[in-house]
Amino acid sequence: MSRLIVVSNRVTPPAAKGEESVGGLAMALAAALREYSGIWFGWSGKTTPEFTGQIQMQKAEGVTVATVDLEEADYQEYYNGFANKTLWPLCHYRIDLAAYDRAFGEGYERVNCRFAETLRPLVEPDDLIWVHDYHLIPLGRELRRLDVKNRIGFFLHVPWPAHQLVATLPRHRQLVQSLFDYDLVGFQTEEYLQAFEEYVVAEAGGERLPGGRLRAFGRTMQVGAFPIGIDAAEFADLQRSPRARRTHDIMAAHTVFRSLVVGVDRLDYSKGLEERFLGFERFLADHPELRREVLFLQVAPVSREGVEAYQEIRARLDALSGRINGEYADLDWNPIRYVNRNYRRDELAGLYRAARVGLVTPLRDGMNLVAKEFVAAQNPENPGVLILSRFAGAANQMKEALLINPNSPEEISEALMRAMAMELPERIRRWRALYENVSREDVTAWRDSFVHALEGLEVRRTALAS
Ligand SMILES: O=P(O)(O)OC[C@H]1O[C@H](O[C@H]2O[C@H](CO)[C@@H](O)[C@H](O)[C@H]2O)[C@H](O)[C@@H](O)[C@@H]1O
Ligand SMILES: O=c1ccn([C@@H]2O[C@H](COP(=O)(O)OP(=O)(O)O)[C@@H](O)[C@H]2O)c(=O)[nH]1
Repeated sequence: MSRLIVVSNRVTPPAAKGEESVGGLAMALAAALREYSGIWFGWSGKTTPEFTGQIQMQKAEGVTVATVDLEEADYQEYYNGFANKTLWPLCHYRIDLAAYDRAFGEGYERVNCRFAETLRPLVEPDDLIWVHDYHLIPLGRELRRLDVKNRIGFFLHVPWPAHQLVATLPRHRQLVQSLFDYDLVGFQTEEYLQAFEEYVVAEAGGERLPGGRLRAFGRTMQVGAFPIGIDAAEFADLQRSPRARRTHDIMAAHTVFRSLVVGVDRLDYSKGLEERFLGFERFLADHPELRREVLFLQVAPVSREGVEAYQEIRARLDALSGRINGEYADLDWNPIRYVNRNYRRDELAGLYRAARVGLVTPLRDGMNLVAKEFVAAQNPENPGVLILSRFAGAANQMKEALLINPNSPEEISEALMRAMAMELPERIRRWRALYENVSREDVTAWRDSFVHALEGLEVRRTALAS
């Protein structure tokens, strides 16, 4: 078996089960890598006054993690800048928030070049290289420039947006062209894959070829949809951990004679938190008789605090939760418990299990692993109900959830009412179908389908001299 080199911006050294911190990509890669020999390469999360290119190697839970520091300008222009002020809003249909600053584009190219140069000496001739996400689109091109002839795959964790949105990006053709230096490019859903193909055909005069291949810019590559999953078995195990029991019991004690509605998201404008709060407010207004019978717990650890749009959404949510609580709270009850802390996964497992309803309503989301974790954590004999945005990638696999339009407070309110009133047999029927899918299409299936597809491709270029 070939060695696997995984490259992502965010690298979280694998911790003991349950301890990892926030972010779906790092969760999934840590789980995927536990069974593979290889290296996980990326940014250390630290900055230094100047870029040194020095690699820090660490072995944790059987995975070798290699990280580099970035310099402050890289952090501002590449991570806060092009990745999170330009590409992230664009991929999440928020071109009103997208900044097109030339310095960001230069920082992005510079960091991709630095990543390639730092990684190059670690690459051995038979390694498979798997690059992740929008931070690193040009990395494949930079590795090819350094004569890396290995098979290289790329997986996009966020949505690929409609052609007309992509076209708002200056130098969009160059960015897409750089994807054609990969051998395999994967998306979360068929919808994103189709949007990519449409762009390539319309904008680059490309051509769809049989067998899931795409030709443009004088090159041919393989494309496909590979929906990411979770380690469902691990989540079931976490249920039995002392921390899961403790958080479960705390919430159960706070919701005696009440139903717990739970939301868990990074504090990000793409997650639809304002709309969710307004939907919950609508529910309180529509059903005065049920007001004191629900508690809505929203866990929202702060994220990307160096980006103004994230500071602004945080301020708006502080005001909105305060206003709703001020209006509806009583001496012994307030409707929303809004927490900006980051919880461990074993603690989240206990929270999910204590909930009658999981409220997952992003406006756009590549996949959304929280929806899957919520399902995996339920009690099979008395499962809660998942309310899920139709605009989360997860909605394609999770049809038995209550699918809603997250922009509509009425739909959120109606779905909450339906979830509260749902009888046990219907809850069990829906949950079984959801759980069957979450455990079948899990993180191992995702990793294996991508890696096997990459392995199965011919090495088109002559092998490296060893
Ligand atoms: O690394 P951060 O800037 O702190 O952000 C955390 C991650 O957010 C995004 O996650 C995406 O990947 C998930 C797993 O595939 C998916 O379920 C979710 O819908 C996506 O939003 C981002 O794409 C990652 O690169 C970040 O690490
Ligand atoms: O306090 C928290 C909140 C979230 N998460 C984890 O962060 C991930 C979020 O992934 P998702 O795909 O839902 O969205 P992303 O944040 O990657 O956009 C999930 O695995 C959550 O369990 C966590 O560990 N602690």
